[in-house]
Amino acid sequence: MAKRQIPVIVLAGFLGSGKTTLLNHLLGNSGGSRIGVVVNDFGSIEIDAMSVAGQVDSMVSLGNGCLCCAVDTSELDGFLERLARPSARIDVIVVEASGLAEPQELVRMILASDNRRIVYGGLVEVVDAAEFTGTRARHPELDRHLGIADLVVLNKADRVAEEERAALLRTLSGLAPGTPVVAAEYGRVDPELLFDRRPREERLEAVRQLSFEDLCAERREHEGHLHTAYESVEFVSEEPMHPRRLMEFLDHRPRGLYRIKGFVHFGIAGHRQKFALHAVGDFLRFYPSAWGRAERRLTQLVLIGSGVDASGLRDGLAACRDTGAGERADERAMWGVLRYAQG
Ligand SMILES: Nc1nc2c(ncn2[C@@H]2O[C@H](COP(=O)(O)OP(=O)(O)OP(=O)(O)O)[C@@H](O)[C@H]2O)c(=O)[nH]1
Repeated sequence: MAKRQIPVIVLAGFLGSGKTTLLNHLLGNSGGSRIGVVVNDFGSIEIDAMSVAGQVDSMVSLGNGCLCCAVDTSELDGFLERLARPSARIDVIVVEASGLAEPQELVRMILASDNRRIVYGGLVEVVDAAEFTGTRARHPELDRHLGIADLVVLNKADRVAEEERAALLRTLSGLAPGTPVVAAEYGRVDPELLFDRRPREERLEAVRQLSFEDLCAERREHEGHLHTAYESVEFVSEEPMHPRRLMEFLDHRPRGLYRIKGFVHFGIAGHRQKFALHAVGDFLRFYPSAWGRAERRLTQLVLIGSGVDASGLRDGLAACRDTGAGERADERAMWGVLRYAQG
């Protein structure tokens, strides 16, 4: 009897569009389906992996660098193999791409896998309703990503007015003809929409179209890949951060610094929770939650931007540490942070 194959779904979308949020929604609403996850962080600190850990049946993390540019696909193959082994009892695998990945490359890698237990299950492209128009103007290649998607999620629908949402839905439907486009808030889509999808043959054809030579040339040059224009800066501190200094840093972040994500530790009585920090374009939020029992109180941030001064950013953050020198941070210093806190 032929064994049922496990669909591998690629979850893509530009930096900060809401891929991890959508993935967490799926994990919390899978209706009993067991989901295996592959996460590909752009930076070497695995913020995405840390953001989904604890809720997932089985997860592997491919850190540091864009999976789409791996010349050697054996690492991904190895991970898929692990997740697809019968003892893992996984029903569906989701590969969360980095926000700068080329989904086409990922899809091709999955199609090229000779693992008989898996089958490509489609590409879900997440779009940030508030940022899409600006991002598309800077990166016209996003149109190409939408063109090969099997499901487009217009996320952050809460951040735009109704007319704008309708206009965006029309634009997306034009860019992804024949592909379902759904609006969502916080990635809350019906999991059935993803799990029961089968990629249409003509989209697979569009992905396969490039010849092997094209592919090699493309890889050598990285031409046109989103991530070539971006760099990531990592910052880790054991010392707590000074809230007022950090807010000053964030308020004056350079324009090219599009994305910040990670966790902040403030050493102020009453505010020693773990503050997840997310910046996407002009958007900035802190999300306080409890630290895990064995978790170290650390500040760990990844900053991703284009044309940014990496060492300047690192120095700027280092100067935000509360080392005991200068003005002491007290309760009032938290006010600026709390203005941006949610949940
Ligand atoms: N207002 C609003 N915020 C959202 C929504 N979905 C996600 N966010 C927020 O957007 C930020 C980025 O979300 P993530 O899920 O981390 O985005 P991502 O695509 O995984 O980010 P990268 O992996 O860096 O590309 C977080 O602060 C989320 O809470 C939404 O529908 N509405």
